[in-house]
Amino acid sequence: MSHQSLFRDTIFALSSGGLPSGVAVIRLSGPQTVAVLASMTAERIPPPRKAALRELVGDDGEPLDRAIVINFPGPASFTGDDCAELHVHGGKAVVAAVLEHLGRKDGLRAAEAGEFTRRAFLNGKLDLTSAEGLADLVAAETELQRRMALINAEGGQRDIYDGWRKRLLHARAMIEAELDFADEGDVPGSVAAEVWTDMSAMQQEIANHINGYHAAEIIRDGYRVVLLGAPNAGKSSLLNALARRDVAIVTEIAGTTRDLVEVSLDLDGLKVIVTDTAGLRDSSDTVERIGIERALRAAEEADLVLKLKDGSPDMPGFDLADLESKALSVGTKADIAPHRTGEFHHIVSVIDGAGLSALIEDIGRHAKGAVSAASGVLPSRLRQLELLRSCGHHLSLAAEVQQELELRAEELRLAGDALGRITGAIDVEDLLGVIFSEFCIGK
Ligand SMILES: Nc1nc2c(c(=O)[nH]1)N(C=O)[C@@H](CNc1ccc(C(=O)N[C@@H](CCC(=O)O)C(=O)O)cc1)CN2
Ligand SMILES: Nc1nc2c(ncn2[C@@H]2O[C@H](COP(=O)(O)OP(=O)(O)OP(=O)(O)O)[C@@H](O)[C@H]2O)c(=O)[nH]1
Repeated sequence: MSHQSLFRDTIFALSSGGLPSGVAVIRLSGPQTVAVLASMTAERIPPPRKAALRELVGDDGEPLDRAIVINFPGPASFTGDDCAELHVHGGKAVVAAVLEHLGRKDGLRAAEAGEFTRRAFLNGKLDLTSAEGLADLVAAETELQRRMALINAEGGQRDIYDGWRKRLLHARAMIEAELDFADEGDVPGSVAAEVWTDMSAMQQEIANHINGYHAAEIIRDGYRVVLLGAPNAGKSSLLNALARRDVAIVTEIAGTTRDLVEVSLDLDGLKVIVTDTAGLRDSSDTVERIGIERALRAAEEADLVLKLKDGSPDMPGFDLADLESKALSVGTKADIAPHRTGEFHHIVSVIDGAGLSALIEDIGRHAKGAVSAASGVLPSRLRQLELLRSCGHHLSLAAEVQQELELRAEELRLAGDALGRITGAIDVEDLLGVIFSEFCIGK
């Protein structure tokens, strides 16, 4: 082996998805990889990084499958350790037989969730934000999620945070120099003054970057739309029409929906979550009252509220004034209710489909509007946001402690450490369990 592995165990996992499938990819990483390949391929091991067809055999020489085999000797591999891939026929029994065979070998064990990527991180193959980007890329369901995740997986965030860290290091070096000059009674203050100009520019850049978090949250977790209205206003019917399937129960009985019912839509590449809620009314029923509280809380947290109303009189007793700035009024049951145009933003019927596509378009427009202000690389996780805030906080402290250069330098160091924690350049051992556990097995 041309390099030393940090890890004694050789790990393996099915890295492709559900079975059966046309082809299934089993990945291995660790010091035993080459020995395993030698024992399983009757013929010679394929040359590095070249796919080759090989018969795979068990210990008794019995064939397991005919497979495409790739050998990736470390360090030029995904994890940085010796790796291999077995592309076998994607049958359940085929995969089971190969995994069972691997599991019986000394020094081999099934990989934990995210363990390949964790090893890649610990071997310095990628930074923490790239690893998080990879997790998001594998989880991505919509076009915008895919784009954001790919940028981060390729080091978009890392480049920005490393850039800021370099500027902080430079600033500290300048301050050290100024302190040394001060000892000699000769203070070229103008040199260090440039530092503070740059630091305050950077503070602004970080503040702008932080402002993009909300947009990233919407892209990642979805734009939240909540349907509100009196019982029987037609909320569940509208939800089903938007989802194009029967998700929520629809009856003519007022008070049918008790809990929140969510559907996820893909509007133009953006994930939109629409939530059906319990109808708002004075109720003595405990379950219904809890449902109504949940409805109001969901509306408070929503990005957009659709207030539904059929032809019946106004719902009493609920002050929705606080929601007004993010609400659209929707007149429902247009086929039977004589709504006046001008009274509502939208008038719809789920019976004849009137107004539905205009409503969907408008929801899409609002969702796009919520993310369009943000562009470029965004902070995509709470973990990152908190460390960015900490960085900004120390920068502003550095600006405040006017005369005392040592204190200012110390605040700049703390600001840089916060950035280093985002990329994993420093002190993150305690975070790794949380970060990598959200990965799939085999990643
Ligand atoms: N079959 C297969 N497809 C795959 C992956 C994989 O591991 N196997 N990937 C897994 O995520 C993604 C591709 N990402 C990869 C990233 C790095 C390396 C790798 O071997 N890197 C080495 C050598 C680079 C080179 O020769 O250019 C290195 O970084 O040193 C492989 C795949 C998507 N498709
Ligand atoms: N004619 C007509 N009837 C509708 C329309 N939308 C809903 N309805 C009917 O109105 C009744 C109530 O509809 P739901 O969708 O269950 O109303 P809801 O607001 O979810 O009611 P709760 O769960 O009680 O809060 C049902 O009988 C539906 O068939 C519509 O566009 N046109």
